[in-house]
This record gives sequence, structure tokens and C-alpha cells, in this order.
Amino acid sequence: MSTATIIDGKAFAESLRTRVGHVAADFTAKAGRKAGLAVVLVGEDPASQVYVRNKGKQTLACGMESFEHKLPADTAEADLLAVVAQLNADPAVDGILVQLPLPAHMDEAKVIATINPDKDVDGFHVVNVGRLATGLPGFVPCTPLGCVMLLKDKLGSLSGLNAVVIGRSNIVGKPMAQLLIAESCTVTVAHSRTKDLPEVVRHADIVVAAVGRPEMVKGDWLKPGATVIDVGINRVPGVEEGKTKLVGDVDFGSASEVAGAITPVPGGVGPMTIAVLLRNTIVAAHRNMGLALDEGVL
Ligand SMILES: Nc1nc(=O)c2c([nH]1)NC[C@@H]1CN(c3ccc(C(=O)N[C@@H](CCC(=O)O)C(=O)O)cc3)C=[N+]21
Ligand SMILES: [Mg+2]
Repeated sequence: MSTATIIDGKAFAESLRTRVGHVAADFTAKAGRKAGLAVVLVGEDPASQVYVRNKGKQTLACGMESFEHKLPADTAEADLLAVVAQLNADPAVDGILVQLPLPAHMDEAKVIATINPDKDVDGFHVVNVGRLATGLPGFVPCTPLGCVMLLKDKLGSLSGLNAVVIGRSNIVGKPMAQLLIAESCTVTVAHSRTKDLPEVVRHADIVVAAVGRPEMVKGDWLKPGATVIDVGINRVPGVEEGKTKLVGDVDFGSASEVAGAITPVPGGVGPMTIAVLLRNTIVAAHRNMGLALDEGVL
């Protein structure tokens, strides 16, 4: 039987988007224009198209402008860089997101390096990575920031807690570790080469699973009462022939019998990622226009 509290990321994301909407209306009144988010999608990956469509819809629903740039999969890297440069120069664009992954013929690091760091609402530019690592104001990657928001909402102070992050990607694992360090957690970063992962996880008050392996983390790995944040979005064959279902990196069935609280997939971290993107965009709009904003209201 499931005994864990389910952390409702979908509901939290909705309330965050409502707060972003109020701040966005205030911005429009002060700036005389709406805040704008540009999303660049290269290629026709169906999952990416769904995400981009959802981002666009939610951007508009928050009272911000959405600019979508869809480029064919065989676009030359130079042409993508030119689009980014044009968005950097456009005063109607406060935030720029280039959907990843990019086609194999493109150098992702080079493309990200071209984005103006002050419009980099994904927080992927090395300048923002450095700002996060050194405690300067900048932009923090949306998924890990969303995870910390859920953790603080659930636990209050995270100070002194043992946190184990499984995964060391630039997008989730590494920035997640930085944020947890800033919250005064004792942080362990585990990954595919970690020896005896269950034994490492057993010490964690907080587990953040971001490895991309369906249902890898089992309930009997967990310290009873641990808070489990599942970042995984894995599409696997469903019970019905030909259908797929979405599962996380955590085996929800067994984990929810041991954890104190756990995020579901779907409806956990995923919706937070988009809500934080909108939050980062309205923050960028204020900063770049020199308008004051109490970021604590977000
Ligand atoms: N530059 C860049 N920034 C990103 O933030 C970025 C990206 N590239 N590339 C792709 C990934 C993926 N991503 C998700 C966003 C929302 C959900 C989401 O809302 N998921 C729903 C389910 C959606 C479904 O049913 O497929 C949920 O978990 O409840 C998932 C995944 C952002 N990404
Ligand atoms: Mg890894």
C-alpha cells in the first residue's frame, strides 16, 4: 500500500503560473509591452513538438508573447546562429530557449554560447553556470529550480539534510547539486559508475533521480520517510498492445511504500519545468528593462 504523500507538481506549477501571470500583467502596464519568450525548435521530433506547443500555450495564458521559430532538421548551424543573434538583438524578446537536443551536425555548446546570457532563461550558458556556482544572480536551469521549489514547499528548510542526486548532466544533475549545496544540504552526486548505488541512496533524506533509466530506483533502496523527486520522463511500452506510457526513473509502486513524499510521473517535475521557464522569462524581462521586481513573490 502506498503510504507516501504525493507531491502534486501539476498543482504547484499551476499556482506558480498564476503568480507569473500577475507579475506579467504588472510588467505589461509598466513597460508598455508584453514580456516575450522565443522558442527555437530544429527538426521534427514529435516529443519536442509537443513540449514546444505546450510552452507556447502556457506563455500566452500567462499574458506573455510567444515567438516560435521552427527550422528544418537539415538547417546549417550558421543559419541557427543567425536566428539566435537576431533574437538577441530583438527588444521584444526577453527570453530565448533553443530546444535540445539539436541535430547531430550541430555543436550544442557553440549554439548555447551564442545566446545572450541575460536572455538565457534555460540557464545553460556558461556565464549562468558560473553565476550559479559562485552564488551570483543569474538564470538557473528550470528543471532543478522546479525541484528545489517542490522540496522547500514540502520540507521547509533543507539545511543539513543528506541529498543524493543520481545523474550528472549539465541540464539537471550538476545544477541540482549546486542548488542543494546553496540550501546547505550535504550533497552526493551519483551516476552510472557509482559503486553500490542502493547503499549510497540508503543514506539520503532527499533523492533526486535524473538518470534516464525507467523505474531504476527501488523502494528497498530508500531510507524510510525520504523525500523522492523523480525527474525521469521515460516512454515505455504500455499494458495495451501498441500503446506507450510515461514512467519516471523511480519505481513508483515500491518507492511510494517507503518514501515520506514522492513526485509522480507524469504530474510531478515535468509541469514545474515549464512553469519555471515562464518564471525565468518574467524575471529576465524585468532585469533587462531595469524594472524592480521582488523575486520572492514568485
Ligand atoms: N532547451 C531546452 N529546455 C528544456 O527545458 C527542455 C529541452 N530543451 N528539451 C526537452 C526537455 C524536456 N522538457 C520537458 C518539459 C515539460 C515536460 C512535461 O510537462 N511533462 C509532463 C508530461 C508530458 C507528456 O505527457 O508527455 C509531466 O511530466 O507531467 C516534460 C519535459 C523540457 N526540456
Ligand atoms: Mg549519468
